[in-house]
Parts: sequence; C-alpha cells; structure tokens
Amino acid sequence: MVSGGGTGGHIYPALALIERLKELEPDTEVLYVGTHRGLEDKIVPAAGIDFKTIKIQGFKRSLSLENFKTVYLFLKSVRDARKMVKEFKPDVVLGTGGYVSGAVLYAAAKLHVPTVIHEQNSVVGVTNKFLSRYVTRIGIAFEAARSQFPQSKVVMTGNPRAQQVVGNKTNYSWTELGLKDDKPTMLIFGGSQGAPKINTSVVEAIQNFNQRDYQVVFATGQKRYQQVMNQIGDQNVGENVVIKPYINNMPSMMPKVAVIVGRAGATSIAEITALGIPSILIPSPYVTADHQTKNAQALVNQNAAEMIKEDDLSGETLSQAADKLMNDNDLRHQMAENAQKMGMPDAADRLIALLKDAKK
Ligand SMILES: CC(=O)N[C@H]1[C@@H](OP(=O)(O)OP(=O)(O)OC[C@H]2O[C@@H](n3ccc(=O)[nH]c3=O)[C@H](O)[C@@H]2O)O[C@H](CO)[C@@H](O)[C@@H]1O
Repeated sequence: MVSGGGTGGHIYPALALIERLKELEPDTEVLYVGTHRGLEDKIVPAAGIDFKTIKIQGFKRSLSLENFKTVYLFLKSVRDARKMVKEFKPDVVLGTGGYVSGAVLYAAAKLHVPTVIHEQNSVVGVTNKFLSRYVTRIGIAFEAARSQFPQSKVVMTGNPRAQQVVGNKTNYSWTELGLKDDKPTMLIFGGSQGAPKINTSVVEAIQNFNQRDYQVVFATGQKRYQQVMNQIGDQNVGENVVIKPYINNMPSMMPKVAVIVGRAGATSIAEITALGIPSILIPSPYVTADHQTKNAQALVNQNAAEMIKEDDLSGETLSQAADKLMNDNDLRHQMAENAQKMGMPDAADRLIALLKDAKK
C-alpha cells in the first residue's frame, strides 16, 4: 500500500517506486491511497494504479479553532484508513509525505503492519516528523534530514524519481511540440503547480526569447495557464517558444533538455542531478524553513546550478541568466557533469531494499 499526496513532489516519487517494483516483481499488488483534492486524484489513476481516497485536511502550524475540526477529521480518516489496511492486507505500507500519508501510515503502524516513510527534502515535513515515531524504517534523500529523525531507522535511499528519469528509454523528439531537434532547448516550470512570479517573468522575457537561437518550452501550471495567456495577449510568441499548461511526460522529455529553469523542490532536484542537467533555480520563499534555498544552494556550491532569488527575478534577470547558459556549450557541459555527480540513479532499488528490510 502506498500513500502520499497534495503536490507532485510527493506523488511522483511514489509512482516511480511502483513502476520499478512492478518491473522487478510483476505480481506485486499495489493500492494507492490519496485524497480527492490533491493532484494524485488525476495523476495516479492516469498511471493505471488502483486508487482509493479518504477525506483529510491539513494541520495549521499555529493552534486555532479550525484545528479541532482538523483533529476530528484526522481521527476520522485514521478510521477510514484502518478499514482499507484491514481489507487490502498489505505486506508493507509506504508513505511519501502529505497529510493523507499521516492517517494511512499511522493506522497501519497501529495495526502492526511494517511501515516505511520517504522524505524527499532536507528539512523534514510535518507529516513525516509526526510519523517518524511510529514507522519501521525511514528513507531520506538529503543527508541533512538524518538528524531530524530517530537515527537508527534512517537509510539514505535518494529519490526514486531519479532512477525513473535515468531509466527512460523513449527517444523523445521536440517535433512533437513543433520544435526542432537540432537546437538546444530550455524547459521552464515552477514546480508541479506553476509559480506566479516565474510565470510573469517569462511573459516579460518572451520578446527576448523569440529572437534567440535556442528554443523554450514553458509549463505554466495547470491552473495558471489562462492567466498567462491573458498576460501575453496578442503578442507574438515566436516559433521557438511553446507554452503548455502542464507536461505529462517529463521522464521522456527531460533527457533532451539543455537547461532547466524552475523552483528547487526536492523531486525536481533529484531529476536534475540524476540526469545531469544545468539549471537556473528560483527557490520558493513560501516553503517550510526556506528549504528550497537550501536545496538550490547545495547545487550552486558544486557549480552545478545558478540561483536567482525570487526578489531579484524579472524578465531581464531571467533573460540574462538564460543567455549565459544557453549560449555557452562548455559551461553547460561542465555544469551538467557537476550536477550528475550529485545524482542517485539507483534510488528506487535502494527504497525497494528498505521496504523488504522493514518486512523482515
Ligand atoms: C510549494 C511546495 O510546497 N513545494 C514543495 C513540493 O514541490 P512540488 O510539488 O512543486 O515538487 P517538486 O519540484 O519537488 O517536483 C515537481 C514534480 O512535478 C513534475 N512536473 C512539473 C511540472 C509539469 O508540468 N509536469 C511535471 O511532471 C516534475 O518533473 C517533478 O517531478 O514538494 C517538494 C517535495 O517533494 C518540496 O521540496 C517542495 O518545496
């Protein structure tokens, strides 16, 4: 049984793990438990995985009246999760973060089913912190997370999404988007949901991009597409720029990308390092303990990425940073090598070993 939800950063590692597990042991039965409200509601069924939902609401960091309702809902979802665990009878339960995994893993642990959580970030999330007391084993992707957990349970696994993107065998062609295969291509996206400041800056930079010799693919985030199109209005976007709400086939597209521009969410970083892609990172300042800046800084320290603080981001600074990398093959090559050294291309296998270990 697998649970994780809310944003792509929690869901894709789980899906990558399931894909690898089914490749190695095709008879494995998997049930994914998420919520209706999270991105998992779309992504998981589309991947052909059995999917059930429970109702849950996030805890507020400060105490408020709302919290009583949340505690009530949490206990109710634990009861729902208990029923699912008893019915499905999993050998092991994996949680990849997000509130829903709190209820599912807590219920499983109380029923003495072996449990494993996976933490993608260097700063541990609220749900995983809460669960760490109850679970059997903990997989991490950043060394910095180790000291925030009961250390005897912790194993460095990396992020399974890394192995998935490295193992992808599709020979993707940019012609699918009406672009050319012989031009370097820059991919821009603000995490799994898009980021308003990045989107505005790309709109400002479009007149520069469409005069360049490189190509640009820009994913706005599903819910932000219309707003971006309104901002662009009747401007000419140019033949070398493609704008999409969301990209569904990242693992096949990413190996062909010359430079990634985006947030510094942990799963994006796992992909960037596993594939060795130079990047321009604009960490989200709105996340717990500013962890995206820490993620980005780790790459900058190894000369694997450039960082622009959100406050300094504009069409102009974005264009300058893009030109610097896109017009310099040697620099890109060096950054790519440095990034790849930080990757963990066997992360799914490591996490599978941890699941088996928890079952013993
Ligand atoms: C705002 C917020 O809370 N962000 C957190 C969230 O980020 P978020 O959900 O944005 O996750 P990441 O940046 O880590 O990963 C985004 C994932 O979505 C995929 N993708 C993105 C755009 C697209 O069009 N198509 C697509 O498939 C990327 O390839 C990647 O696999 O979870 C991460 C944990 O894992 C955290 O580190 C981030 O701080």
